[in-house]
Amino acid sequence: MTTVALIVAAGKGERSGSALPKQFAPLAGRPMVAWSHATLAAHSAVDEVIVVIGAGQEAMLAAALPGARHVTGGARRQDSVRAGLDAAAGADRILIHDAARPFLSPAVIDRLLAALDTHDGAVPVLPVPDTLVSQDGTPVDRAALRRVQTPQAFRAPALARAHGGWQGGEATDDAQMVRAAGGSVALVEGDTMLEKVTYPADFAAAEARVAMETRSASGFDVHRLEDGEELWLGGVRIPHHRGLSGHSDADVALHAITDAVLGTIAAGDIGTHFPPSDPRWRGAESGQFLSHARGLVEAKGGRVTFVDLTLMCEAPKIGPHRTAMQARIAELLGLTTDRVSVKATTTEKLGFTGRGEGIAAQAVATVRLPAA
Ligand SMILES: Nc1ccn([C@@H]2O[C@H](COP(=O)(O)OP(=O)(O)OP(=O)(O)O)[C@@H](O)[C@H]2O)c(=O)n1
Ligand SMILES: C[C@](O)(CO)[C@H](O)COP(=O)(O)O
Repeated sequence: MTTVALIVAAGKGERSGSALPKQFAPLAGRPMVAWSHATLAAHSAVDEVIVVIGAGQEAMLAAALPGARHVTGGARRQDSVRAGLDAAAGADRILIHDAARPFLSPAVIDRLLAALDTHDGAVPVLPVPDTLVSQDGTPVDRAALRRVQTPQAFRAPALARAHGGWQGGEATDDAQMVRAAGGSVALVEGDTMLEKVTYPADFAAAEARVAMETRSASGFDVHRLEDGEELWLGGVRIPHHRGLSGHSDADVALHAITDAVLGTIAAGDIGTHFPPSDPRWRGAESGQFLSHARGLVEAKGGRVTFVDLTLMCEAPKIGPHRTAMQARIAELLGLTTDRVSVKATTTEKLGFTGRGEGIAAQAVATVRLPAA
């Protein structure tokens, strides 16, 4: 029994007001179409996923889902489904899903496929919670109505017959075509997570449905103070008679923050990404290390929300430079300055920092990430 999932993603998303067609727009940091693609591709009963895109949307799909199998759709949703069906020839069961419904659960797929044991098709539905009236204000019995979602599951021969023999005009879903061709379609329990993203406000509502987790991690670094070096701390050049030495600009503060940010996603440390053996990083401005770490968090749909830095040194005094450091770190992380804490302490003349041999920095970074 071969089961192919079609994701129809060939629309223009005109009602969404999104700059990109909505199916490729980021939702919690991930292109919308990638959310349901991941669920379908991971489902044990689904053998293949084919994405139906619009002509000219190839580059957007490649960026969203590198290597995903795709075909080109048509002007109407049913034309896009038809193109997908041609590509899925030979399948026994077909699932048809809107890319515009990102949050698909495996449980819905299970319910739909189970219903195909006894029916030609199956659709997920939800009751209507609001009072309904017609245009003239006449009440409509909501108890008799259901809202229809996707995916919709079909026995492939029944679906092919329905599309082939369809005489009607625009069909808003495939189940109505199968019913018109005499097929039986089961209604299974839908899912409020499956709401379609159609209008601008739906993006915010969808983002709010993504479960987020908060993570914190620490970073620590030390560099030696030497004559003849510039002193960079927190991305700010500080006038001092000595500076920190290292392979890069030796900004111990940005290095500690970078390690803290990398720690929140268990992505190793600064040396993993920028090895001291690599000549490209000789004298490098450390802001780029922090920007890279921020980018890795954002690629996972997360964002850095707070940073707390403590510098340990006898001199220079950090107080006069605190505001400038806060501003630069905030800029690098895309934060407001009230989300960047810069503190300093001496070590009471004890140890290497107390003797002025070096500066140590310790940082804690907090991020918000979509929960796995
Ligand atoms: N010619 C079309 C039209 C729509 N769709 C897909 O069908 C799903 C449901 O359509 P809808 O939400 O109406 O999307 P759009 O047609 O893109 O939206 P709009 O009408 O606002 O342009 C979406 O995943 C959309 O990409 C499609 O594959 N081919
Ligand atoms: C298929 C569908 O998602 C079922 O509710 C819906 O009809 C498609 O939306 P459209 O706006 O009519 O394309």
